[in-house]
Amino acid sequence: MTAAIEVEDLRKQYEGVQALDGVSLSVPEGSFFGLLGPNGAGKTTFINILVGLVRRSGGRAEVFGHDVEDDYREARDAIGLAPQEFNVDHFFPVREVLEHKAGYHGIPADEARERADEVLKQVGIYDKRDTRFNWLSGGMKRRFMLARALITDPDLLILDEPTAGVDVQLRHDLWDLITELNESGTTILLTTHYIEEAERLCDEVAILDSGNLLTVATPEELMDRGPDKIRVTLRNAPASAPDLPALAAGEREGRVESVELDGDQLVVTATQGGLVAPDLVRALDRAGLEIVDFGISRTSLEEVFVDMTREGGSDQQSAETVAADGGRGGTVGDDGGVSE
Ligand SMILES: Nc1ncnc2c1ncn2[C@@H]1O[C@H](COP(=O)(O)OP(=O)(O)OP(=O)(O)O)[C@@H](O)[C@H]1O
Repeated sequence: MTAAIEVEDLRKQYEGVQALDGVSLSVPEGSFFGLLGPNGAGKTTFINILVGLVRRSGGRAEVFGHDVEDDYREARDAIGLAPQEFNVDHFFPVREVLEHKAGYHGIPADEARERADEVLKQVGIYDKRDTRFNWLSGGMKRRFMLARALITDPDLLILDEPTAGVDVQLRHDLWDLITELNESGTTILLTTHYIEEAERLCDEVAILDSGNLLTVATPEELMDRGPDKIRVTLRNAPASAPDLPALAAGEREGRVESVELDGDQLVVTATQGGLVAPDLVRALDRAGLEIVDFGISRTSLEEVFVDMTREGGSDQQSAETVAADGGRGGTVGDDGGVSE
């Protein structure tokens, strides 16, 4: 099966900044794929290359088998993009903005009107169809961005921080809508700073840092890499952490990182804590210690993410470099962006 996105050794160099430094990855058709990374990691650059707003410096990038530059039209028509920035024409009613967008992608006028109404209903702002974008509330603007991305009924929906700054209720509405789209076959590429959002929604996530791909894995696999905490409350806890020989195997395998006593609570830090728990219960039983309460808290994806990206410091590339490129010479794309 052709991948929805296939990139190989993808590179982008802005003046003095290596925004993407040889990224290779494949996003399977139909998946819900998260692209995570700290500020400045290269996520938006990656997306902008796919939609033709930024010209790659090297490597290969294909969308459903179409090269994003050589077969720009085919690749671009397959993508619906909801960008981070509100780059919307402020002077027209939002339904007209959608009709223009549909027209740009070759959808005939009568069909465009129908489609515009449909997507406005889908995102829940049909009653605002004659309102200008500027007059929408922040949450409605986010909904509109999604409607605009959906106007062409895309096979690949790219969402660059779709829930930035929206309230909890709307965030949940957007999740439901995006999940439904994915279940009906649309491939989703999501960037988000809400790691918990990626943990909940994505089948797979890629972690980028300073233009480099650190890993691609399922959220489950990533969480397995971080240490879990097993907390056992003991009756008549000893004064110091007990010696538990039955845990020695876990310690030898490097699975158990530490065993500490905190008041009447024994805290065992271990990777894949669920596998260590039976040994721990046996060890406590042998030591004659009675368990009052027992719980395992898994590392969150957020903790693993912070740990993996802590050293990189993606924003090391200076703000001045960006400012220096403020002119962004090039041709204006249909999303109001610029190709370089
Ligand atoms: N037009 C440009 N000219 C020069 N440098 C740029 C330009 N656009 C982005 N950069 C730099 O490239 C790097 C990657 O930026 P990019 O916007 O792709 O990161 P990001 O992961 O999307 O960040 P964020 O999470 O903050 O949106 C950063 O160091 C950024 O300053």
